[in-house]
Amino acid sequence: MLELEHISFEVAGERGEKEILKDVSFVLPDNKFVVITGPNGGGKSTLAKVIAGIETPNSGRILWDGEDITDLDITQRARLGISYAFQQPVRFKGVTVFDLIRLASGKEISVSGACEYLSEVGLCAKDYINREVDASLSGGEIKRIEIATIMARKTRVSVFDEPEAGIDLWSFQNLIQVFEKMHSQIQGSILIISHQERILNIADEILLIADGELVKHGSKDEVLPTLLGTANAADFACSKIERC
Ligand SMILES: Nc1ncnc2c1ncn2[C@@H]1O[C@H](COP(=O)(O)OP(=O)(O)OP(=O)(O)O)[C@@H](O)[C@H]1O
Repeated sequence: MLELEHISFEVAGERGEKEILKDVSFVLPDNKFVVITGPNGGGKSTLAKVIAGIETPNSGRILWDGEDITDLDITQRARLGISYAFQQPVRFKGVTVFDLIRLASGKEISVSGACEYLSEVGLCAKDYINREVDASLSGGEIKRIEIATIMARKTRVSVFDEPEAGIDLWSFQNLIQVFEKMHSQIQGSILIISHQERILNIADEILLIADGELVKHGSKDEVLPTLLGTANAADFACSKIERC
């Protein structure tokens, strides 16, 4: 179980300190599918980076099964079982897609085993397995490859920052199925940052972050109707939710 206690994060701005996260506390229970949503610039990615160990909070604690992991970096947290998929995935020149999936799985897997993960994310495996993870891959392709590596990792917490970004509409339904399958098959929690109603729809719980604050947290049935049915929801959602 992952717990965030009174997390605040500040950066130095032109007019003094800028508070990006303000006293955010919540519990991510085991085996839950949780979506963080909210307006642009609200602090969602920063929160995900704090969870992954890319950013260190100025105050507050992060607990992993009750143990304080606030000072652990991304590598140490990955070893504990926290995976993070970037909004803009990193490219690795000289490393093939197969290398990346094999490394992620943490064991010797066959090419056909690695190909299965690629097929899951809608890529024709034979076309990609030997390609380098470099700038020749499109934004959508690299995003799907990164999702495949997180699936191969099978960690206890998988954090995805806007996995739908750069994914075409045709593949989007497939992506939803990938997440539903991950949720049913892996013993772990999935934390997704998303503005997409169809991703919000498959969540167990939704967190609404706005202006650095956790404004709402509850089950999908509690939170989603209020997001979709109020003027506030329209304020934040229409820029990205597909039906708008
Ligand atoms: N290192 C930094 N220095 C200065 N400002 C930052 C830094 N990191 C984040 N910010 C600012 O903090 C705010 C929150 O950014 P963040 O990327 O967490 O928002 P977000 O909710 O993920 O937004 P989006 O939906 O647009 O992806 C933004 O105003 C951003 O410009």
